[in-house]
Amino acid sequence: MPTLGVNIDHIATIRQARRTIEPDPIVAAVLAELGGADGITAHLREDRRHIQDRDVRLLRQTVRTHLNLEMAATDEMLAIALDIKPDYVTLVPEKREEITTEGGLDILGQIARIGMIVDKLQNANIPVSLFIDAEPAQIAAAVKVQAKFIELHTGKYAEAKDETTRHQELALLAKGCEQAIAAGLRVNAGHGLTYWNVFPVAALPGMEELNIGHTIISRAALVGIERAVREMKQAMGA
Ligand SMILES: CC(=O)[C@@H](O)[C@H](O)COP(=O)(O)O
Ligand SMILES: NCC(=O)COP(=O)(O)O
Repeated sequence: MPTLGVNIDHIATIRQARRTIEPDPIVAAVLAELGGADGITAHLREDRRHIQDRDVRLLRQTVRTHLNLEMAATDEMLAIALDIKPDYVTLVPEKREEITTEGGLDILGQIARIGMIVDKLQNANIPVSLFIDAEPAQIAAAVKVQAKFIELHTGKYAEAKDETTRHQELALLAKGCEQAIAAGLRVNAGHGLTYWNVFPVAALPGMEELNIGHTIISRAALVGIERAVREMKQAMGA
């Protein structure tokens, strides 16, 4: 069974809705670890819509498992990662106007830049994972730039509208996983995974870590609401 990296971005999304101090993703990370998270994932987006620089700095000091920093392949992010030294970095594509990450990284389309960033991070002992679609050419490009890991983008699988498409997408993930492992890469996966669709991906041979966020934070909000209301009644003196 793969390990679970809990992505805490959307705790920060709730905080940023009011630009206040709660809920704090640092506290969420501690609680996630108490719940059994094997790692903590945070995506420092260029537009800082959820996770902030302060969060990443504090997570580096407080995370007891491992910290996976997701970031765009930019000079600004490279400098931050070299300074903070997460346990590993996942390079992801970013578009300012997107609601969430829409596809995998096009390594082939920017091989010199990705290669340079992988080299600089790995020379500083920070292993790099590349968030890509399960496409043979992108997997080969990940090998070429000597990344240690790939993270297979499970968005298309998660969003499949019918069982046939879901099976096709799962088969592509399985093939990609096999190709990558045969080429010496370590394989993670994530994006859009839920309590209902995670099992077949977790069962793929050789899968090392699943990075999961939105569905866990969504569930946490719902399973916590009764207690939160009870505590407010107590605070009111009821
Ligand atoms: C790359 C990735 O899949 C995660 O970063 C996830 O998308 C959470 O961040 P967003 O919801 O901001 O895309
Ligand atoms: N890289 C995927 C990730 O960190 C979590 O994605 P999601 O579960 O929030 O869609």
